[in-house]
This record gives sequence, structure tokens and C-alpha cells, in this order.
Amino acid sequence: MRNLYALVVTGAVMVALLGTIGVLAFNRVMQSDVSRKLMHTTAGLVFMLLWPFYEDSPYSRFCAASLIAGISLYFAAVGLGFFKDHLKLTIAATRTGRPKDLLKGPVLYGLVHTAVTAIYWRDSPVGIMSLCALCGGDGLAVFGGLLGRILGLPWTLPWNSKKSWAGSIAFLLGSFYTSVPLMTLFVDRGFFHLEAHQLLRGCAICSAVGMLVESLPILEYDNLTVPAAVAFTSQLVMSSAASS
Ligand SMILES: C/C(=C\COP(=O)(O)O)CCC[C@H](C)CCC[C@H](C)CCCC(C)C
Ligand SMILES: Nc1ccn([C@@H]2O[C@H](COP(=O)(O)OP(=O)(O)O)[C@@H](O)[C@H]2O)c(=O)n1
Repeated sequence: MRNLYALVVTGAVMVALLGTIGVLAFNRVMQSDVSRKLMHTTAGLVFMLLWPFYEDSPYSRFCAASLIAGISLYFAAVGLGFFKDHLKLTIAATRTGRPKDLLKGPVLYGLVHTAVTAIYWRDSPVGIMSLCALCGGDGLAVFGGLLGRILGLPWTLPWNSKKSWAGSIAFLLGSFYTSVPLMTLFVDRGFFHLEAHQLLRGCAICSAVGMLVESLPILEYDNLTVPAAVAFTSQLVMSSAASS
């Protein structure tokens, strides 16, 4: 029963958060580039904050993952041309406002959250770290790049002229300063154990790896490459130290 309540709360918060951002974008209160990145940054982080509300059972992770799979399939359906009266979503969640662009970043983002939730859940630092890199890191990198241009520091990366040092530094800080508090929350709740120095070292190393992977000229697929690289790194540097 507790999982049902947790699912209802997760769904309600998702509709409230994504719906509010969508309405603001549709009414031109927020540019679509900002709304897209705001969704990208906040959705997964808020989702993980709700993980402790699920009951302590082997099925909880699949309950949570199935909800995300469902919302991802909904985004895919809109992208494929169904639900034509739901086009507000495409304005808020894509760079171009074209429905088919939902099938790239947004659907991949949702499917990655589905897989990470089902595979790792709250029992180890790996899933939390990979999603913090994707949400806090990749999400805030764009705002870092924008700030860099505003401050007259548009220095682009030697290996990728479409990315900047400011954006990559924003990735590093965003990933680190979202993963440390979230990881600390889950350690304090007893889901797994990490010594403080192991947690800080692991989050720093994983954030740096994520920053490097995100800076590569792999267009459209960093929603997969970043969490995959960070999950692999986290397995090496944190998972062995973590004990439940
Ligand atoms: C617009 C989104 C990503 C944009 O990706 P990119 O273009 O920047 O690469 C977010 C897409 C949302 C996704 C389909 C739904 C995911 C749901 C989320 C993981 C859980 C939300 C629940 C929570 C309680 C708010
Ligand atoms: N490391 C980074 C990442 C993004 N950015 C800026 O943010 C914009 C969008 O980044 P992106 O292509 O990774 O965005 P998505 O692929 O997530 O939609 C880039 O075109 C850059 O202007 C940056 O300057 N440095």
C-alpha cells in the first residue's frame, strides 16, 4: 500500500512540475531552451528525492521504474504523432518544438532513468551518482555556457568548439553539488554506507569523468553516454566501498 501512495505522490509531483514548466513555455513566459533544461535538471533530482518514500521491498524499484517508463512512452507517443492536442509538451521539452525531437533527448532521458531505477535503485551510490551527473551536471552545463558568454568568457573547448570551459565547469559543479547532498541523504537513511571521504572522493571523480564525456562531440546521445560512463566509474570507485 505504501508503494501505491508513493506512486501517486510521484505522479502528482511529476505532473505539477513538468506541467508548470510546460505551461510557462507555451505561454512564452520561459524560452523553450530554458524550459527544456529546467525539466532536464529538476525532473530526475526530484524523482530521486521521493525514492525513500517507497516501501522496503524488492518490488519498489520496479514500481517506480514502471511509472517513468510510462511517462517516457507517453513522450514517445507524442513524438510519433499521437495525442496531437498535447503539443504544448513539444514546445517545452524540445529545442525546436518539433514533436519528433521528443524521441531524441527527452525519451532517451526517460528510458535511462527507467533503467537506472530498476537496476540500481537506492541500494547503492551508482544509480544516484549517474542520474545526478545527467541531471545536475548535463542540465546545468547549458546554463554555465550561457553565463560564460554573458560574462565575456566564451572560451570553447579545444576538442569541441560547440562546448565551452564555462559549461564544463558548470557540469562539474552541478554534478558534484547535487550528488553529495543526495548521496548523504541516502547514507543517513541507511540505504547504504559510505565514509564521508569515500563519498566526497567518489562524487568528485565521477563528476570529472561525466564532465569529460559530456564535452565530447557525441551529439544527441550524452543522455546515455554520460550516465553510462559515470555508472561504470562509480562501480569502480564507490560501489566496492559502499555497504548496505
Ligand atoms: C525535457 C527533458 C529532457 C530533455 O533532454 P535534452 O534535450 O536536454 O537532452 C525531460 C524529459 C522528461 C522525461 C521524458 C520524463 C522523466 C520523468 C522523470 C525521470 C521523473 C519525474 C518525476 C518527478 C517526481 C518530477
Ligand atoms: N560543456 C558545455 C555544454 C553545453 N554548452 C552550451 O550549451 C548548449 C547546449 O548544450 P548541449 O548541446 O549539450 O545541450 P543538449 O544536447 O543537452 O540539448 C551548447 O550548444 C553550448 O552553447 C557549453 O557551452 N558547454
